[in-house]
Amino acid sequence: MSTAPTRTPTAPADLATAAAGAYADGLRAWLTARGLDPDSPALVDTPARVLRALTEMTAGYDEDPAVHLARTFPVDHDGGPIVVTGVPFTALCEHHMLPFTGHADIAYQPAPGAPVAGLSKLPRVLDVYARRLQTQEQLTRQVTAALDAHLSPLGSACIIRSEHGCLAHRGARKPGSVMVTASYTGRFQQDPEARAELHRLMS
Ligand SMILES: Nc1nc2c(ncn2[C@@H]2O[C@H](COP(=O)(O)OP(=O)(O)OP(=O)(O)O)[C@@H](O)[C@H]2O)c(=O)[nH]1
Ligand SMILES: [Zn+2]
Repeated sequence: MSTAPTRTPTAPADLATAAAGAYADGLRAWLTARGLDPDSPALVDTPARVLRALTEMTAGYDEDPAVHLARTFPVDHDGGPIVVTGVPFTALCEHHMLPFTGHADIAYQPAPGAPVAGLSKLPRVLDVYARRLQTQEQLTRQVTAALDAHLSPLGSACIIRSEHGCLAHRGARKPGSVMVTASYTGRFQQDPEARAELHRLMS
């Protein structure tokens, strides 16, 4: 799978303008149908606020992971796995547009002597994809696909644990349930011992 395409940037200013129009009208209509007064002092700014929040939480569509992973450094290393654990994120599920929140463990194994990415770039790549409408499976896979596409490592891995608002607070209403997804490529996919070593490093 290739990395998901980054869409043509939609300037936040354009969305802010739209917030004064049809999209906000839709939210006002929903508030009215719910029996609320959209012109009350408490709610009059709410439609625009909701749209600003959604725009902010989907800003990853305007970002390209290649930009972050283009910056590499010559580092004296022996070619072992490079791991960052417990990286927090929040995404919106594409089914309900409710947040799912959790942590990712991200790893890649550069070829011996190959340039490496800066530490901060792994969380940045996670956020490029987390700040979109997502499923957890897709988010997990997009992180490893981006590392593979832009760093050409011997293997990459991403393990995500998160709680989904749509499962916790509505519908089945199961707060505390944790979804776990994993994506392995290269040697971490092919070699059980390499994967076991990775899990030891992550624990
Ligand atoms: N596999 C997967 N499912 C997700 C994710 N986020 C939300 N979902 C699920 O998406 C499904 C949507 O199911 P639908 O039956 O179309 O929607 P719904 O009637 O709101 O479903 P309930 O949540 O069961 O009330 C639900 O089962 C959610 O739990 C995700 O990241 N991955
Ligand atoms: Zn959902």
